[in-house]
Amino acid sequence: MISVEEARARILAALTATPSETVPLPAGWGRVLALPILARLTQPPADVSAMDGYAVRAADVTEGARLAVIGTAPAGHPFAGEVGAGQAVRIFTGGIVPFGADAILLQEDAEATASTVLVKEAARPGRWIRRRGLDFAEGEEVLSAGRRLTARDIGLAAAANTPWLAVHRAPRIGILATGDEIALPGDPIPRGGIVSSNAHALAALVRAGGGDPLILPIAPDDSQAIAEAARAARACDMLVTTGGASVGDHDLVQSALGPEGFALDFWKIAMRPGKPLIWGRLGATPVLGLPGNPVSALVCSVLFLIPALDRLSGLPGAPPRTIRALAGADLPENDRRFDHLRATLQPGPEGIPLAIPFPLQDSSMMKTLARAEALILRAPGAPALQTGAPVEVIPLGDLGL
Ligand SMILES: Nc1nc2c(c(=O)[nH]1)N[C@H]1C(S)=C(S)[C@@H](COP(=O)(O)OP(=O)(O)OC[C@H]3O[C@@H](n4cnc5c(N)ncnc54)[C@H](O)[C@@H]3O)O[C@H]1N2
Ligand code: MOO
Repeated sequence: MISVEEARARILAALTATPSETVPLPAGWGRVLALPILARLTQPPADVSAMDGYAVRAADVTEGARLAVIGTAPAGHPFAGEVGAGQAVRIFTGGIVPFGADAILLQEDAEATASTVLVKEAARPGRWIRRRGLDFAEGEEVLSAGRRLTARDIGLAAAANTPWLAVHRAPRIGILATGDEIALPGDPIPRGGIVSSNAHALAALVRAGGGDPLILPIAPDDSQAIAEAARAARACDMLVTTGGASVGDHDLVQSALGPEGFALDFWKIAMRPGKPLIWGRLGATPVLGLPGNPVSALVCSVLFLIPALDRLSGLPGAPPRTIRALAGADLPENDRRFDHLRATLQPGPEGIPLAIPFPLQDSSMMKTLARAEALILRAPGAPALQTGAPVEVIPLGDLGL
């Protein structure tokens, strides 16, 4: 058995980013930039007003002064002339500050007549003027390659006049559930069978991680069928299987893929739940063989599949973020497998959350997985802890799961 850290390192080391493709701006959300975005213009393009009011010479704007209004400068319609001594130009937010003016008099600080304006409050030079290039300058790198694009980044790219983005293709992930006993939701369930929850949970998780899931038909516990289904996934950036990872006579993933050219890197991690995880390669396609128990499959996905998706998407791939919490119950000494306890979070003392583990941690229990808000981390050999002791937890809400 290898450690969680080593397993993640080996998975990440075997993966490279998908090639880049060019997409229109709205399709770039959540993708990772393959090329930096350089501003194609300066923003703002000139000195502009930040307020509705009057473009003035600050020296003229003393309380009680009256200025002649000689024109208007709405946004998009610059005033062609120059503001001279004792003069003002009616201006609106975003309007270009006319030549000669060095401040904006707020309209709330002025009283207008048909052709003049009375100053009610003095102005300072530069007041309410957004300088040319305040936001960014032409040629400046506004977004770096390797960044996962947020809605705000899309806005910035648009402002920089970039209609297209070079982003890494969303990794295509084949999902293969195996087992004689499982049926897709809504299909007839064989005697003694169960519904396959893993494929759909994994597809949703792949989406949350920026990937493009492809749910393959369920393969029965039959080497031929598993091999055939896996062949269909060769065009994917990664194949994820669930079930058949353990040591039982019907746990066939490794033996079925062997004749197809499967090269195993490692099998079995010192962790709970999820010990019998398989990692290897089928030709060029990396294969992550998750255990069949639904909680094991999902916990392994948090620890390994999400970082793998990050790596395929163009990011380095990192362990899930952890936060400090306080044990919400006494915790026994841990054995040599890294444990991940499903827990709820409650507000605790001094803003530190209380992580309350579910009393039953069986790896088949979906309800507690769905209700869990965090996984309490228990390192191999961790000593017993009393309620209130500090613990590290992975908050699940962060991951969009
Ligand atoms: N003698 C041993 N038995 C087991 C060991 C072991 O070390 N020695 N490990 C246990 C652990 S830990 C795990 S985890 C499981 C993993 O088993 P497999 O990956 O081979 O999974 P299966 O046996 O196919 O199924 C396990 C369990 O999960 C259910 N399942 C399977 N697929 C799905 C699905 N798509 N959706 C929902 N549930 C699914 C399946 O019905 C089984 O109940 O092995 C232990 N055994
Ligand atoms: O590794 Mo298993 O996931 O404990 O049930």
